[in-house]
Amino acid sequence: MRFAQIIMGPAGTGKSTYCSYMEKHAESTKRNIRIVNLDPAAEKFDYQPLADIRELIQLDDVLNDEDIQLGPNGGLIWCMNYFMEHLESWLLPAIGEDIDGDYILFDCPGQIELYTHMDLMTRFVKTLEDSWGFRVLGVYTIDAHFLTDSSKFIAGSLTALSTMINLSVPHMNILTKMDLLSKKDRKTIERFLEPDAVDLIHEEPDSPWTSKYLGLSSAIAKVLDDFALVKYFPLDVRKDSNLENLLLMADLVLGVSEDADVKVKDHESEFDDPDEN
Ligand SMILES: Nc1nc2c(ncn2[C@@H]2O[C@H](COP(=O)(O)OP(=O)(O)OP(=O)(O)O)[C@@H](O)[C@H]2O)c(=O)[nH]1
Ligand SMILES: [Mg+2]
Repeated sequence: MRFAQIIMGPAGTGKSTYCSYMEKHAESTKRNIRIVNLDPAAEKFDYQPLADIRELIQLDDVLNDEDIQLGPNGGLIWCMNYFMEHLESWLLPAIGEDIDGDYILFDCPGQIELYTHMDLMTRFVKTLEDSWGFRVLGVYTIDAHFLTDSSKFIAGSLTALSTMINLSVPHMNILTKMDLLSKKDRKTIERFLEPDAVDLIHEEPDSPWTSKYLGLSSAIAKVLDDFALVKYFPLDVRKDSNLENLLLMADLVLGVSEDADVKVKDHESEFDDPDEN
């Protein structure tokens, strides 16, 4: 059995940073976790990839091709389709076959349409699971700055939920850049970690907009509550204990070690002191 995390999320939310800190953390704990860059537009990242999609196709190749005639977003989708056509011929040889216990993070591009409604990533995950013997976890990153009020929380959560449903594999949402938040903002965010969305909607300050759409917002919030699946794991990449807890949760979901002794600290103690390491 092999294991994979598919690292998805909007542009600039910290996908590649997560991968590089995870690589370092794994090294320091003598775990073998490798990273595959799947972003054909990546300029730089801070890890040593096991495979790099740019060796197969680069966004610039497509943008400079007079026959293709696409802009950056269409060009990226073109690259990802090209990648899908070369899974067996390029990716599989690059990552190797039948490596038991192997653990790979796939660092994906930040184009949200790849996850929310296109079937490209779904097909990729299916190949990993059905043909290559992987167990797959979807990891969705959201910038913690984005989650500081209820409407943003609802918007971010709907995208996370849509990604989760589209991919149909076990899923974790990670709140990135926790180290950049003030102590006060950390406290604010705690109420969003295991949220009651309907309550949150009713706490919104009154405005003509919120009262006009209260019914609609409450119905959407109820969908989130009913699914009860949109939860967030706050991540401060500077803290090894935080990375360790995240990895333990991922291990548990993936069944990496069925008897893993998971000790996850509660969020409060972990985020009380921003300078503690
Ligand atoms: N302080 C801090 N900065 C972060 C963190 N994660 C990401 N950043 C910064 O945010 C910027 C974007 O991070 P990336 O890791 O490149 O984000 P990405 O999601 O891979 O971006 P795209 O691949 O372009 O979609 C970089 O300047 C990072 O240094 C974090 O946890 N803390
Ligand atoms: Mg990136």
